Amino acid sequence: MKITIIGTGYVGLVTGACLAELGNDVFCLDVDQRKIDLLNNGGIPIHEPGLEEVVARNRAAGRLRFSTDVAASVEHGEVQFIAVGTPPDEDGSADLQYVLAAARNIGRYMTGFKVVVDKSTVPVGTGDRVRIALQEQLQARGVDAGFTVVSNPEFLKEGAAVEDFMRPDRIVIGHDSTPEGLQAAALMKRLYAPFNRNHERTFWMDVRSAEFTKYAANAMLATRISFMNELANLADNVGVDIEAVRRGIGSDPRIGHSFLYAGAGYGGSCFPKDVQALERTARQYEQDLHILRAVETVNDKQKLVLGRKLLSRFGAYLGGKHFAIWGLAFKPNTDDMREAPARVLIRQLLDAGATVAVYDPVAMDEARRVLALDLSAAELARVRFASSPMDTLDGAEALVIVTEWKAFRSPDFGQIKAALKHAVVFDGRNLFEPDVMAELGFEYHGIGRSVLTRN
Ligand SMILES: NC(=O)c1ccc[n+]([C@@H]2O[C@H](COP(=O)([O-])OP(=O)(O)OC[C@H]3O[C@@H](n4cnc5c(N)ncnc54)[C@H](O)[C@@H]3O)[C@@H](O)[C@H]2O)c1
Ligand SMILES: O=c1ccn([C@@H]2O[C@H](COP(=O)(O)OP(=O)(O)O[C@H]3O[C@H](CO)[C@@H](O)[C@H](O)[C@H]3O)[C@@H](O)[C@H]2O)c(=O)[nH]1
Repeated sequence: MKITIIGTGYVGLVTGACLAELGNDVFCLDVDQRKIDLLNNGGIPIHEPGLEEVVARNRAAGRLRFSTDVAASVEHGEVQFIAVGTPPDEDGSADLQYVLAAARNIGRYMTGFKVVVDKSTVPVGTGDRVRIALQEQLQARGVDAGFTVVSNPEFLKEGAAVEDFMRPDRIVIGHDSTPEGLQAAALMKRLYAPFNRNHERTFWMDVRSAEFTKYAANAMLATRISFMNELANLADNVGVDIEAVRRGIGSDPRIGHSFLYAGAGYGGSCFPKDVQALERTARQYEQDLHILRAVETVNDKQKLVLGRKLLSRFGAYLGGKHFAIWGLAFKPNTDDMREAPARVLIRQLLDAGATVAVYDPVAMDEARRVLALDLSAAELARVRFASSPMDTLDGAEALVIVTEWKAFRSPDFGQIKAALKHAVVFDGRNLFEPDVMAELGFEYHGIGRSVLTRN
């Protein structure tokens, strides 16, 4: 099938590469010339396990192309996926300017029937707005070409994007029941057949319900995390181990084990913005989503918890004190630092007068970029970008872990102890067991695990 993907970011690039892997002829469009040049030179703009190989293989086979040529991209695909960003607007609602620009571009150049698939995360009603934006262009050109708008939200996770796309636990498709809508549904069925031959994982619905399903999923997952984070903070006060509680409740199949990990707060490009956007949608209908408002507030506070623990241990003024930070990306296996809790922690420590040495297995370049935006030159001068986890430790008052990279799970504790000024570990992801850390002679501060120390 001839497919065009508009927007070659996390979702667009993964969708394009994976659909090409199944034999489709894929044209990826982006407005970012540098990104397209990089891809055409064999580079990959993001860190995503397994992606480089899939892209290289399919480029070499001639099934995957990258370009900034809008006219050629519209001409190419009978299916046009819109996978551009939908960042938060100033009021928290989803900014649809890129989605609507993509729709207008299709209307500006199309000559025959197109299935326009919205893969970006967009508020209920966006399908109608895409249809109108596209229709206006066709009318202005006096062209009578058929099209239909389908909603096919994406549920992949960063760091596991290729795996999630190739083995989806669900495929949600929203379409209307016009002849064009039914024709599009048949096409989508064919496109996704390799993922689930009997379509047992495909959920068919109307466009608005599909749009809403995406927000409902992210809102539910974010709610679980904030719920556990709030309980973890109480656990700290009452001397309870939240990890034991997590295992205890997760074994109930009605609750399940996933997304119950207390930590440094959720980050990334999706949960923070999607929770906000859903709240904003509700407000447009004069409805208050009380639970989601609390989810957001709890998360904003949770990002401060690690820093607060440090301040309460070492004092409100940290001038002359140095700290080691492991993990900068918002989660492991990605270099994405959008809404990363590490950014909040670094700001807190610098505001209190400290210096920091930071390390992340893949996000160092991205950290240099975003911290240069977050911090003044004088503040940035108090951040040292280390070359390895151990390189952060010399003379530090404590080690602070913010992201649960696998490489941090079994470190050489003897070396850590020898390099640190004090044997103190703040573990924002509960990687270690408090009693083991105590036996090793560390003062250990987890999230919701009470303080255990033999020092
Ligand atoms: N990142 C994720 O894990 C994830 C997962 C599921 C859904 N989503 C949703 O998918 C959408 C895309 O997210 P992302 O993380 O891939 O974004 P991204 O910022 O990584 O990529 C978006 C790309 O679109 C390009 N673009 C913008 N306007 C364009 C236009 N008119 N024509 C062509 N290209 C254009 C940008 O240059 C950029 O490369 C968002 O709505 C997001 O909420 C993201
Ligand atoms: O038990 C948990 C699970 C996750 N997190 C944090 O939650 C954030 C989001 O993690 P994750 O969901 O794994 O990553 P994303 O790539 O943001 O993926 C989410 O957002 C995507 C974009 O909408 C959706 O497609 C995915 O289904 C959804 O999981 C990260 O900061 C994690 O550290 C926790 O704190 N505790």
